[in-house]
Order: sequence, then structure tokens, then C-alpha cells
Amino acid sequence: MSDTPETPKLSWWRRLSGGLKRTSSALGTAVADLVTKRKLDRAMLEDIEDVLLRADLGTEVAARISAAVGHGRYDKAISADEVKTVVATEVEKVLSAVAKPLVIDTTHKPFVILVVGVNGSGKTTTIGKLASTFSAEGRKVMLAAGDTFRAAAIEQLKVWGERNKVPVIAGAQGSDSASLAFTAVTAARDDNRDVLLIDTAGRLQNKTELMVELEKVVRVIKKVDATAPHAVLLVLDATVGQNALSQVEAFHRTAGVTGLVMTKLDGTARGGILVALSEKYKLPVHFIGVGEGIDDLAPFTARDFAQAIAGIES
Ligand SMILES: Nc1nc2c(ncn2[C@@H]2O[C@H](COP(=O)(O)OP(=O)(O)OP(=O)(O)O)[C@@H](O)[C@H]2O)c(=O)[nH]1
Repeated sequence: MSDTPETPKLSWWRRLSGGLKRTSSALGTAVADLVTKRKLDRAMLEDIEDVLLRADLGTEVAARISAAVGHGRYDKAISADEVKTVVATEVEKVLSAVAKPLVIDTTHKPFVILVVGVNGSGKTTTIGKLASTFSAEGRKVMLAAGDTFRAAAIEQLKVWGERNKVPVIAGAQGSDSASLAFTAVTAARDDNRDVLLIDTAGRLQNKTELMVELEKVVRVIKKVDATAPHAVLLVLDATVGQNALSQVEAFHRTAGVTGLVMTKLDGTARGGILVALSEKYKLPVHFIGVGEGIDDLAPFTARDFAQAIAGIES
């Protein structure tokens, strides 16, 4: 037995492919059942398309994959591995178009990043991880506890601030989040910070109120710097599946989302939805979260994700 520690890359891949196992196993088993002892025909392709839809890949991508599987293979035997390879190839094509790093434009000081998403999606944790990443790059970071609705969210952000040794601008629970954002952008500018990460509420009394508040936060930030926020990151929980589509719709309309972060890809994720929403909205995907720890945020790479979904060893 080897006691060589796993490389970060390997342990990260293991968690991603493990998290997407539910999707990849279901897909692998269903495809194997369909192709065994049969030659490819229209009915088989329709069945394959259904399997892909159940994996949350969306109608357009499912149709495209099934057409690619059929291409030149009618009346021939096909293996499950061949189908998986086509799935990985087609999914990678969709994701390659959106896999983009988050670029910090240093002409903005501070570069203001507003982090939005529903309650529990992983906003605060992602901010903590991003603060660590940016600090390691030598940037001066500041955090703002804009989720003034929940006392625990404020405390949680303070803990991440201490862990990263970066200042946190926070108010009392129930205080106005837009005015907190105003204070934070001003403080970050006065303190010559490179990056300001602003947390926001994921839940208020109702969805309309949440969106109204978010609009106000954006409006007020612009009073300090008309070009801000410079990035609006929507944090999506990979376990919610189809629900992610309506979240993208709502937050994009309200806050002008510039990029996505998908979290909880280490658990029992339903990551296929990232393919469907990449096809539909074409928003950049910057990072994925594969755990609760400070280092468990990785830049998004199309190939790894596509192979993990298809259940192909990287
Ligand atoms: N397994 C796993 N858990 C995560 C990941 N990201 C966040 N979490 C956990 O998900 C839970 C919710 O995360 P938060 O960061 O508090 O989510 P939030 O969006 O800020 O939630 P509110 O503050 O309630 O609006 C916490 O228990 C986190 O530790 C991830 O990538 N993987």
C-alpha cells in the first residue's frame, strides 16, 4: 500500500467525479442497458435522449448529443463507452465556451465584486475562499457583510475575515444593506484595497423584496463608483438541479450577473444543470466549489467537468 499523499489535483478530481457520480452512474447504467445486444436505430437514439434529459443536460444539448451518437452509426452495434465519449465531447464543447477565469481589472481600485444567490447556496463560504485566493495572489482584500438579514451570516463572514486576516465591514443585524455596501466601497477606496467582496442576503420576507433590495444595493454602490460593481457573481448550489435555471433568470434580470460559481460539487450533485444553463444563458463560469474548506475552490475547467459527467476517468 502506498502512503504517498494525493496531489491537490488528484484529490480535487476525486471529489468532483465523486460528486457527479450519481449523474454519471445513472447515465452509464441506462446507456449500457440501451445499447446491449441491439443495433442503433431511431428508437434507441430517442431513449438515449431521454436518459440525457434525466441527467438535466437540457433539450438542446440532449438532442445534439443523440444526433452526434447516431452520426454514421445506424444499423451498427455501439458500445456504452462510445456513447460516453460522445457525451463528454459534446458537453465539453458547450462548457468550453463559458469556462472563463475571473479577471480582476486592476484599473478599478477597489475592484468591487457583488456576490449573489439564494439562501444556503454557498455565498459566504465562496467569499471566504475567494478572499484566500486573492490574498495569495498578493491582492489587498476587504469583505462586506451585506447579508444584514441574518446575524449568523454576519458572524460567519467575520470568521472568514479573521481566517484570511482581511478586514470585514459589518453592521448590526437588520441594518440597511445598501448603506452598508456604500460604507464598504468608500472604506475600501480610502484604504486602497484591491478587491472588495460584498456578501448579500439570500432570503428576505419574500423573493420580490429580495430583488428590490438587491437592485438598491447595486444602485447605491454606483453612487460611490459609477463603474461598480465590476463583477456580479451568482453562486449556485449544484444539488438543486432544475431550480438553478429560475435562479439564473431572476438574479440576472435584477443584478446583471457577470459570472457563475457552482458549489457543492463534492456531495451528491446534479451538475448536468450547469450544461443546460451554459447552453441557454452563456454566462461565464469562473469557479466550482468541491468542499467546505478554504482551499476547496477551483477554477472551472470544461474538460474535467465533461469527463466527470460522462463518467470517464481523467
Ligand atoms: N460540501 C460543500 N459544502 C459547501 C460548499 N460551499 C458551501 N458549502 C456549505 O453550504 C452551507 C451554506 O453555505 P453558506 O456559505 O453559508 O451559504 P450562503 O449562500 O452564504 O447562505 P446564507 O448566508 O444563508 O444566505 C455551509 O454549510 C457551507 O459550509 C461546497 O463547495 N461543498
